[in-house]
Amino acid sequence: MSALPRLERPGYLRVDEPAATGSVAADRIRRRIPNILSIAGSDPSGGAGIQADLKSIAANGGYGMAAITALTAQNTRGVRAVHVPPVAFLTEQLDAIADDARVDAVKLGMLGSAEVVAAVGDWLVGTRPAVVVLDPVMIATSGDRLLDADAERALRDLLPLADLVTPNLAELAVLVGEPVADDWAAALAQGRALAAATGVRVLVKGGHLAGPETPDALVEADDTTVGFDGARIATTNTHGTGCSLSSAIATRRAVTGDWSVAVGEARAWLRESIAAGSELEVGGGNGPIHHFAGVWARGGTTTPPTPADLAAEWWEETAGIRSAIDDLPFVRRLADGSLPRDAFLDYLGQDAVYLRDYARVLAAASRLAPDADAQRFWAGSAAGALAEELASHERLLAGAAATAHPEPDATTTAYLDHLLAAVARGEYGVVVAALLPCFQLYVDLGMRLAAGGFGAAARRPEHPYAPWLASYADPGFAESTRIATGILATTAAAATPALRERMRRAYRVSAEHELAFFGAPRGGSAAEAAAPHDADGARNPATVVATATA
Ligand SMILES: Nc1ncnc2c1ncn2[C@@H]1O[C@H](COP(=O)(O)OP(=O)(O)OP(=O)(O)O)[C@@H](O)[C@H]1O
Ligand SMILES: Cc1ncc(COP(=O)(O)O)c(N)n1
Repeated sequence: MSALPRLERPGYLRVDEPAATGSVAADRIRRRIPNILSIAGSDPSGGAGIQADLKSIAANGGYGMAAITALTAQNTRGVRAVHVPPVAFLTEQLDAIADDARVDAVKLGMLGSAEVVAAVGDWLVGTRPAVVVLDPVMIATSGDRLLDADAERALRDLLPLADLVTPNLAELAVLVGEPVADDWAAALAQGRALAAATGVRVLVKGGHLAGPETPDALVEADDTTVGFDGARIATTNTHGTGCSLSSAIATRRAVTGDWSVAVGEARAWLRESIAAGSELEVGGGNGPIHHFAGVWARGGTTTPPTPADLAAEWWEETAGIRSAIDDLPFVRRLADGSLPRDAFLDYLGQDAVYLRDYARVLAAASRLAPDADAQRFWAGSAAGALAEELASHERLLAGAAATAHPEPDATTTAYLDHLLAAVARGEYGVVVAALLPCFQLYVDLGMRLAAGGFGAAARRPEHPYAPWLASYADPGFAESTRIATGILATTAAAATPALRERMRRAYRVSAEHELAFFGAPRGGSAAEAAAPHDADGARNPATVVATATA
């Protein structure tokens, strides 16, 4: 343990915001998440109704809200009972939502009774949501009726308040007053007739056609038609496909602003979810679709650590190394000004040699950077290392007997080889991780020296190494370190677990090299200034850590 007083973790290492780089995450934050309201019935088995709608809305990038029109007692095999609560309470639900939240799109599902249809119609007229998708639920896949005969008539009156209606073949037939179409051409003709008669666009759905194809078509009131083809997926998991598709379209329409793009995207998602439905083990009838199959496959189901967590965790892992650096005779004597001049100049000469290759590694980070902001930052840091820091070293060394560019000693060589090996492997994240301890440990030490954490001597202007001490407590260097830490943290958070582990190792090993670098024997006073090292003088960083922290 260090006997020296220690500052709290410095503020400049906190990563509360995404780094100032144009990341995918930042783009996502800027885009508005649409609020999608489902007005539909409840399916306690979770595959259809509002349960399906909320999953579908979430899977397609919306925030789901639901006002319940009716309760059903159903499972994958069929509907056992339907209960329609007092309609006044539905209106209470709808008003509660509209009084408080923006509604970007509405999806209408099972409405149950003529009174419910009328109440929903009144509410739509009063609130005028920007997007209304009406799935005219009348009969469940199982063949059970979900709407009484009066309500069918009332539903027809509701059509003009919708922007899109999505009937299946049986519902389309009811709406146009004809027999159910038995081929795609007849279905399309009915869809066109409905669109022309009501002025509402119609999605004609071929899910209930016989045969190997499941075509859908978006028919505008002016007869413009966009067709979507797709081979039938062999599955019995089709419970709730209509509910899920209509809420997905409402969501994608709110996101994209385009109906045919929305239908295309919703269908792509639906097909993936139908195909994965058999992964679920729910009931013995027509099972549900797997609403999150694609999301889970691409994003996983565990919550990865945040950038801020990672930055804090990795920094915390260097606590032992930092404490060992604080305890080094070199650092203590540097702080109190008693470090012999030749030891200081020797250190500075090695640091100058180090900086030249460090600048090459910074330039490599710029070359590998995935975005222009990061590219600029690393290039600027490379130029800064050469122009400012190296130049100041050379000024400090000028006039001294020491040479500005000595040969790198074993400790310096080991550290540089670690950095250059990261460049050779070519992984941006690993290069950045290897670079960071040099920023962070120097700023940390510089700030604590300047704050008097190692005694008052380091703060005095007459301190023999005052210019050097000042350069590491520089606010500009602290700011660069904050940005570099942000880049490290966001890169690590977005990395695969395996790459993140390689980054963590590179970071840790660089921190160990920092300790070895501070602890290396220096100048004529090597014996006094050196860190503890093993009998044969090897300065393997791990050995130094072990002995220095013992
Ligand atoms: N087996 C399948 N393979 C591929 N797509 C399908 C399949 N079954 C249905 N679909 C698609 O699912 C969507 C819903 O179509 P469908 O005609 O079944 O409507 P629906 O009857 O309202 O739905 P539900 O069966 O939930 O009542 C359409 O896009 C349709 O093409
Ligand atoms: C509450 C409710 N709403 C809609 C449907 C229709 O869905 P599907 O035709 O897929 O059974 C349903 N079964 N239950």
